[in-house]
Amino acid sequence: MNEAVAQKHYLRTRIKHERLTLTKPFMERAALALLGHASQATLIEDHDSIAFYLPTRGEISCLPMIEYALKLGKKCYVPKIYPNKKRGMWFLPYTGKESVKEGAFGILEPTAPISKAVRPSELDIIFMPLVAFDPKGNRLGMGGGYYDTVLANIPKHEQPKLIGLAYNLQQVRDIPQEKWDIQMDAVITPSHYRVFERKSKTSINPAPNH
Ligand SMILES: Nc1nc2c(c(=O)[nH]1)N(C=O)[C@@H](CNc1ccc(C(=O)N[C@@H](CCC(=O)O)C(=O)O)cc1)CN2
Ligand SMILES: Nc1ncnc2c1ncn2[C@@H]1O[C@H](COP(=O)(O)OP(=O)(O)OP(=O)(O)O)[C@@H](O)[C@H]1O
Repeated sequence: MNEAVAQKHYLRTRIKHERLTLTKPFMERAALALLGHASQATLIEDHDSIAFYLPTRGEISCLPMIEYALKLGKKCYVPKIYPNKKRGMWFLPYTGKESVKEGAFGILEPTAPISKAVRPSELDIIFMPLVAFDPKGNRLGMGGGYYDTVLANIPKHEQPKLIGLAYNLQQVRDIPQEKWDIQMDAVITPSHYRVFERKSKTSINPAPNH
């Protein structure tokens, strides 16, 4: 295991564990605080096609945000991962609790047919789950490489806005980066909406060196 991989593994284990110690009332207040920051920054109001996720394993919930987006008539999508071992996922419509059922890894996934999947480049904004983030906007996910893979396939000029959602305890000093890791545009925590300095998008799909 190289050093970056070992460090990521350590951070993932530590933070996933810490997140599971949060109480239900704390988690519910935190989810409402996210909605407050998102709406103050008009992140839902200003976009039409919006990707969310359905929380698992102590992740901060974006359900209040989804409910709000649905009320505003926004097109909402959540991930469904490819059933084979290949890294990859679709974003399928979420229209309410009755539109999903438990899928891979015990995560709720839409029951809509794959033909209803949105092209990722048509998404205006993606609210991303994460395990840890750092002050540069680097993201550490669950380790499947799903978001990195989807985003690597979107042309640079069509990249949706990428906003991570996290508890404050998920901020760490530094996340070691591997060449495919994507940087986020901003993170919302219960205490802040934090926009990161302009990233160099070339890091998503580095041009060949010749
Ligand atoms: N809520 C939510 N939905 C999501 C993601 C996410 O991070 N959060 N994903 C973002 O990519 C995808 C699912 N990715 C996942 C990747 C790994 C594990 C997981 O539990 N892994 C095991 C260890 C590996 C294994 O069992 O093979 C574990 O953590 O115990 C779960 C989901 C799509 N949907
Ligand atoms: N664009 C890519 N090209 C090649 N391999 C990739 C790419 N993206 C991810 N991977 C592979 O996926 C594995 C997991 O990546 P990483 O640890 O960055 O996942 P993650 O961002 O934490 O997970 P997720 O996005 O699913 O939440 C890596 O070890 C790597 O092998």
